Amino acid sequence: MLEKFLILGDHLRPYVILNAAMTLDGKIATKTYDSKISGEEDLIRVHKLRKECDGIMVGINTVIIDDPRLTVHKINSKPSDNPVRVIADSRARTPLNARVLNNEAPTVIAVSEKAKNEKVEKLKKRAKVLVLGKERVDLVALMEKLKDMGINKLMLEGGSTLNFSMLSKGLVDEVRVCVAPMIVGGKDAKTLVDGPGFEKMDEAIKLKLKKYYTLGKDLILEYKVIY
Ligand SMILES: NC(=O)c1ccc[n+]([C@@H]2O[C@H](COP(=O)([O-])OP(=O)(O)OC[C@H]3O[C@@H](n4cnc5c(N)ncnc54)[C@H](O)[C@@H]3O)[C@@H](O)[C@H]2O)c1
Ligand SMILES: Nc1nc(=O)c(N)c(NC[C@H](O)[C@H](O)[C@H](O)COP(=O)(O)O)[nH]1
Repeated sequence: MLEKFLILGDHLRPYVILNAAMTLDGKIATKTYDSKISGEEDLIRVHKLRKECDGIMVGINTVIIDDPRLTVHKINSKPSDNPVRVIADSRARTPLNARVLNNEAPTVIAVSEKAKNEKVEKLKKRAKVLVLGKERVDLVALMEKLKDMGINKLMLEGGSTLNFSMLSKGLVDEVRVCVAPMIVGGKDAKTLVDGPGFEKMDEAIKLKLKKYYTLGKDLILEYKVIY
């Protein structure tokens, strides 16, 4: 942790890396929410990245649909390698039996003022709950809190809605995508970035390609975000 702190210096928020796996047509899940996209080699890359990060964040829909552990479990690791798990969960919908609430790693659940107090109290027994924002989680405030907690490098693992919010608020520094050689189509399938989107190409988030390589059948693309 100290080493990462020294490298990343004194930002007001963590350094954020958005990582995802998508099909060639940009889908991160099918219309029925199937999302087995990465090949085994890519999953190893993902777990190495998880190990390098102090925190890992997902949106509540990803928790409800995939029930991920968000720990380092595909490579050799010890409990202290697990990043702090962070869930953006405006209405405190995290199921009490969700795997992100197990005791393998600490968990932060960010809720908004819309969250029911009764559920918040239950979640507090299993996680650190932060109330930030009126309707939705205030992501800028959340980033500041995470930084204060010593999270200097944060991996953003989706889904599409949270990816858009984080990108459009200028909170993402890098985008790393695994492009799998598959096409699934479907206007209702989840894409890498959904949300309301921008109206004009001028408004698009601009990226600079830094690295590309293949891992098994997959193509890995690594970009820096230019703000
Ligand atoms: N292939 C991949 O790499 C990958 C990675 C992660 C998720 N997924 C897939 O993505 C799908 C879920 O994506 P999604 O877009 O439905 O949901 P999501 O996981 O992005 O969660 C969105 C929810 O987060 C909550 N939230 C709280 N504050 C927010 C804010 N400020 N901005 C945005 N959201 C906020 C809201 O309740 C919102 O509905 C699943 O099917 C999952 O399998 C795929
Ligand atoms: N890189 C990547 N490739 C995929 O093919 C895929 N489906 C995900 N999805 C991310 C999501 O957060 C998943 O739910 C967890 O990657 C799986 O759960 P674990 O945390 O490992 O238990 N991510």
